[in-house]
Amino acid sequence: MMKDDIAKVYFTEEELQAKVRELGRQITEDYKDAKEDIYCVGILKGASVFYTDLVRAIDLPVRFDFMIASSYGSGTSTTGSVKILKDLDYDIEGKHLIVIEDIIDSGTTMSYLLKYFEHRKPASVKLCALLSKPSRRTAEVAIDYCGFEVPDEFLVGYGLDYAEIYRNLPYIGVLKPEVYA
Ligand SMILES: O=P(O)(O)OC[C@H]1O[C@H](OP(=O)(O)OP(=O)(O)O)[C@H](O)[C@@H]1O
Ligand code: HPA
Ligand SMILES: [Mg+2]
Repeated sequence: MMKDDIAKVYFTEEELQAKVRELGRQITEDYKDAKEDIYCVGILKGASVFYTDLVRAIDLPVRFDFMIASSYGSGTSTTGSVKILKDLDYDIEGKHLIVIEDIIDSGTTMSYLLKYFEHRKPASVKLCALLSKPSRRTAEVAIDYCGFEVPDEFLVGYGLDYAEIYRNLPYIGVLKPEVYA
């Protein structure tokens, strides 16, 4: 079973779902009087699981869009260069963007994407990240809605992968060392 590969559970399914509801409530409150369209932009693939839960906790007429960005290759450390493999479908000029990410680690991916979005002249951009690893930051990123701060450990589950697996775990944990061997 997949659980056999996990050394420690960091956040249970219940803890994650409670946090998602809290973030959804906060976003709903903050945008309830917005005049312009609201676009929820998910950064695939890591944000996929968090995204689909979070949008259902937002009680407003939001639109969906996705980007595919990748900086990690298949391992556990960033390559430092961000590739956009799929761009936004919509013109976001004059729209409110809520960028939804699973984790801000070194900040490489998001600092690049936030600059990219700003060039497209949205009405506003806010970032909602489930996890943040502040001790690893090399590029500064302001997180408007942050679920949890986490220490410098490689996490899997709830969208986060190791070599493309473990994304479908409903909780977040750390792998046993022998899994990397
Ligand atoms: O702050 P950083 O150091 O840039 O790391 C965070 C990014 O790395 C992971 O994505 P990855 O590039 O591995 O692709 P994935 O979302 O498909 O897993 C994660 O989903 C974030 O997007
Ligand atoms: O801790 C992590 N786990 C999985 N993917 C990641 N991408 C950046 N940090 C992480
Ligand atoms: Mg990602």
